[in-house]
Amino acid sequence: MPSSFSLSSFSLLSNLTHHHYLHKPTTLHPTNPPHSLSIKSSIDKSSTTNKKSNDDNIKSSSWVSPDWLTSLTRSLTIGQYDSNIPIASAKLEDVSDLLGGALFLPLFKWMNDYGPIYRLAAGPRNFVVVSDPAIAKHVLRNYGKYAKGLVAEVSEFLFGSGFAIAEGSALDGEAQGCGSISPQEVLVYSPVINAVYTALKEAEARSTDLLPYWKIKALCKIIPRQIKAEKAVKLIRRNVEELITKCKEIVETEGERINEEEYLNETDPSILRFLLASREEVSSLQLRDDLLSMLVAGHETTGSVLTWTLYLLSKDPSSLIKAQEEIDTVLQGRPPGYEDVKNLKFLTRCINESMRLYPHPPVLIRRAQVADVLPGNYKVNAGQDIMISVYNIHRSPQVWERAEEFVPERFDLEGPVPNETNTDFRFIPFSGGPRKCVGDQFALLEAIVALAIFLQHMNFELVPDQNISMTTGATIHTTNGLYMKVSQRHSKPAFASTSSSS
Ligand code: HEM
Repeated sequence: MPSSFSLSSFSLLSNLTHHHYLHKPTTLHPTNPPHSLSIKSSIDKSSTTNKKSNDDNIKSSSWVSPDWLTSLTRSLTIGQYDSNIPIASAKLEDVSDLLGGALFLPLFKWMNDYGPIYRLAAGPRNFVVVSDPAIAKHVLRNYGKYAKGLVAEVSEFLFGSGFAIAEGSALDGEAQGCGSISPQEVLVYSPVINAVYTALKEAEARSTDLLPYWKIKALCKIIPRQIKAEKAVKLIRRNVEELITKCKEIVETEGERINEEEYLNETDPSILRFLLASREEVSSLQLRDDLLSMLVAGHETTGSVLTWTLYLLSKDPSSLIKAQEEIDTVLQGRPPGYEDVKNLKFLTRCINESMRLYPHPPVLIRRAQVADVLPGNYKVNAGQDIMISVYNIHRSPQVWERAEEFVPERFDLEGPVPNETNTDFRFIPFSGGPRKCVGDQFALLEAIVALAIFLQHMNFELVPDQNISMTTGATIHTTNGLYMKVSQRHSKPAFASTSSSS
């Protein structure tokens, strides 16, 4: 009988498979712009959709931005900010069904109302929300002028001094990112994942809290939400510490065989730091936090990508058949090897397109360190918090044709794998600039291999009548799970006659 399962479990599959098939990350194609894309930027004022003016009426209240707060922001900002950034009035109906925490959804609605840049009062803070590739490029590329800011503030309790949120030059003068995490169903299997999810939800909640009461340590000891978060972080840290202890044992027994010179020349700085720390006890806390950054940033992101890619394929049978036929042709029934990955072109495009529609995380956060003028002549003051809505950029009809549709072929199969450079920041699933994801190539390889193995061996269909809604915990995930009926598939003979119940 076909069995139901939740796709979030794919994070497990992705983590299991990469050990066997992946060797070294690489760029699979040269970089040229995809052929069929069009762009209109906010720099071109004639093409913007700033449909509402700053004088719009504000009618109802919201947890994100109550009327009085929006009004206050508006009055405080008169003369302080360049008036050509419209102020969004956040209304209760925009967010009332989203209290689970999918702030990126109303951000999309407000983009349609106010255009590719607007100001939003969120709790005591105000954000400039950016949905324009040219402005995103400016902010992300100018790391230094723009730092992590709020992200570092609200997730310090989890990441400690790990490089994912460290300001400055944690990775050899390179920068940082926020990485991600999420699921729900995997939680059943892993209390650690559950704890990470709790902690990331907490970080997200902190970013929209009206009062940052969690800065007062005594309050954290008595407020249930904080007690839960603290418990979660303790569990995560204990697990990472145990992992480090185990690794140290391995290094101590095997370490003698490692040629230090070779490692100094070839090894990633973070691994080097790990090896050095394990031998010299340099800083076990720093090590723990760095490792935690890597694990948190890399785990659930790929799992979420696989979840949404399978969801999209389940709703587009012709793309699914095309992907399975490609897998059969390229792999001829065997497991994928490194060389096969570059021939799985359509499958790769399905993943790219899935990351366009469901980017993880959907929003990137930065804080202006100095006053600046954004492309389009929008002035921002030092200290200004900025949200770059990747979700908005990826779904904007001003940026993409048939923006809301799943069209893997929009990225030329014979062209380069799309990235921020060859799309001029229209496609930024791994961010861009100095703090871009450090695991991007690895993550793509991991996703391709995991998906190829799954599609090679399994057929699946959506369980009908599900209410599939989105929420966030850094990545986009489903509120109530996403259920599929799966059945064994035999890659040969032909696809159509191969399905049988498992
Ligand atoms: C499909 C999977 C993944 C996605 C969508 C993703 C996405 C991202 C994004 C958007 C950022 C930048 C955030 C920002 O600019 O604020 C980031 C940063 C980061 N990612 Fe990933 N990531 C993925 C997989 C991975 C993996 C597998 C690893 C590690 C093995 C990883 C490690 C990191 C780290 C360490 C950072 C912080 C970099 C820094 O601060 O300089 N990511 N990721």
